[in-house]
Amino acid sequence: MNPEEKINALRKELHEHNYRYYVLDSPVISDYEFDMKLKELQALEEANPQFRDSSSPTMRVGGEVTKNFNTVAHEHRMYSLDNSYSREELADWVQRIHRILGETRVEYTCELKYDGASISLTYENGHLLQALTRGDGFQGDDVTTNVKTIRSVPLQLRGDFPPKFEIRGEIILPLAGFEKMNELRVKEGEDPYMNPRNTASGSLKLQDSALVAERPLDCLLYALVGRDLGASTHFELLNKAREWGFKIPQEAELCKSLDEVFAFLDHWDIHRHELPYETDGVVIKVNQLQQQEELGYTAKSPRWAIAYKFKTEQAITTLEKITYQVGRTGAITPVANLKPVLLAGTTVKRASLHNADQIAKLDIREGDTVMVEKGGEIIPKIVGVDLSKRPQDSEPTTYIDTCPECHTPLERKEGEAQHFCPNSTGCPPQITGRIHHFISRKAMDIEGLGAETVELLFKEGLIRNYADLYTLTKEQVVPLERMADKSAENLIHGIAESVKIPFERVLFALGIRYVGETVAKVLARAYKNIDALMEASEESLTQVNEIGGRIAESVVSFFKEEKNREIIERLRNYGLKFSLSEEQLQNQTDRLKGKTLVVSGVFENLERTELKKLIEDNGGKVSSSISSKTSYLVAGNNMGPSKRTKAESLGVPIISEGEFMDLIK
Ligand SMILES: NC(=O)c1ccc[n+]([C@@H]2O[C@H](COP(=O)([O-])OP(=O)(O)OC[C@H]3O[C@@H](n4cnc5c(N)ncnc54)[C@H](O)[C@@H]3O)[C@@H](O)[C@H]2O)c1
Ligand SMILES: [Zn+2]
Repeated sequence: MNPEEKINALRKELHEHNYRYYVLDSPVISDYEFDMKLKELQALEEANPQFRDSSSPTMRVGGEVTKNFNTVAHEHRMYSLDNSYSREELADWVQRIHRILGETRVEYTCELKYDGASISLTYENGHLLQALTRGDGFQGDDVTTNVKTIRSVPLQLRGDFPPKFEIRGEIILPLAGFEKMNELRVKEGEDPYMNPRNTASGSLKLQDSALVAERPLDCLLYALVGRDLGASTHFELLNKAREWGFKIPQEAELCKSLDEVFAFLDHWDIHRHELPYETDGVVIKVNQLQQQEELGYTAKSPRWAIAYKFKTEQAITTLEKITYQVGRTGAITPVANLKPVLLAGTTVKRASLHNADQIAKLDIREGDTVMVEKGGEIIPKIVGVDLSKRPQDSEPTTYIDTCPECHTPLERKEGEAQHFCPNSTGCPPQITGRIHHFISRKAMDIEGLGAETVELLFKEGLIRNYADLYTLTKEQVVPLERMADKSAENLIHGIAESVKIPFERVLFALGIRYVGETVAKVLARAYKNIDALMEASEESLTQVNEIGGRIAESVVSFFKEEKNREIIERLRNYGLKFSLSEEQLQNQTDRLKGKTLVVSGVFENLERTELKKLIEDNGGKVSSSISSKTSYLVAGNNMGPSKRTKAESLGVPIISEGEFMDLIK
């Protein structure tokens, strides 16, 4: 490849990783690998300035705005940070600073680098006005309603605060909360979340703020932006913000020299494992605001700050055996069973191998000496093989071609990384996985029935699918291992009670691929009963707000299966709810049928989510962007000026909250 081709290839690759990381919250390479590729691209671009391009990943913040929220322009741009991995790089940075500032005294604030999702909060007269994600740095998603559910974000400030300012920080998920969430997920037969960072960022983008409120998110703040904030250094500003009621971590320290900065790094490289949340490094900032201003910004980062990243911890051990797991949806995950080794404070016995390609790429074999790394993921991964230690008789790994549980030949769909066992109705872990999901807390929430009992009931041949639960009798259950009279009674009672669960949760419980809690709600509201939904075509499904092609296809194919229809019929006969209740229906009309509405700004009487719910309850569709297809723009206070201009130019009627209420009366 010549330099131009190489540059283009790297840009394409990095754009893709950015998309996976920021938009899908599901990266496929480690941060270190990403940073190294970015540095490689940077060096190539510097050596070949003729190929400069302002949309290169080196020139812009990696995020994007999503389509699910109102897009709002940042009053002050949100930047990224330059990265460094060594003390030499830090010393170079200090030299560059002095080249601009001259031989003057420079002090630094050192803070931990919190690993979560960037947020910018605007306060006016002490009230939280708006919370925006970083987005692409110029504009972000308005996630105010979601952020308001985080208890450490003050809604009303104390003391002597400026009339208007922005404060920036990171929404994070503390480790204890993250582990609790995952325990629950695993218990309910779901795959655990990958790491706290992606989960925090994903939580922030949920459409339903009631779900956000259930997540133990926290918000740590680290920067004030605005005019006349009443201090001349960054460190003083942090202290002030603390007095106004913000959660500013106490670890921040003022350092008078580079040596003091190094001491801070030494300390936290060891003690970071004792923190209640994850940190992947330290951020070093020039303390004097005057000096910050003089230093200014590059295309994507401030010159006055730099991140120092801790090395991810690695350990070397032997891969004893590769085994394969089958998930609820039939997805196969290869697992490396390791000789136990100590890594970042915990003993590691297993590592994820992701999929067949990953194994082939690293040519990983049983008996190999491998390097494992813990980079935020709960399950560590194998990042390299020491070929010099490979045993003489080593054999290349042949990926399984039949299911380890039911021996059905595996399938792999075009463009998918994972192999699947297609035997969804006969493969034991898929069957029990679906039952686990069915009984889980957010689905049918069946009291007295746990994962172990499900396994037992299945093993004893008492249940083959979730409908069988409703035919169980106490007499059948009592003889089971560790089942007392009382617990058998509770179990049967719990199952009988579950018929009261509302339609949208029954729909979620069915375990249709891609139909999570939120999607189930949307579908229930749109189709009102299962019969209408069963008859829906892919085309009609994609007309529903928030339902994309992938979901539509999955819903249609689920209901096409004769076996699934039979099970639904049975469940219906047992009395489960397959339509919205009278009360739910009463609140629903067709007054906005066929209409698409865009909601923007802050409203007097309704929260934005309530307004959206009213639109949907009345048969309308909520969209986030204005087009010629928009029927109305419902405008509140502080609506973005670009939305108004666009609506006016397209002739879209702009209505107030009151006028909207008249529409649905
Ligand atoms: N693995 C992948 O595929 C992939 C893809 C894209 C990006 N990434 C990773 O994401 C990172 C780049 O993301 P980025 O642009 O958000 O930069 P960054 O995370 O390296 O640094 C900038 C961010 O740090 C945060 N931050 C945390 N604590 C801070 C503090 N005390 N002061 C100031 N800021 C603080 C802020 O949110 C800020 O936006 C890199 O580490 C990169 O490896 C990985
Ligand atoms: Zn199988």
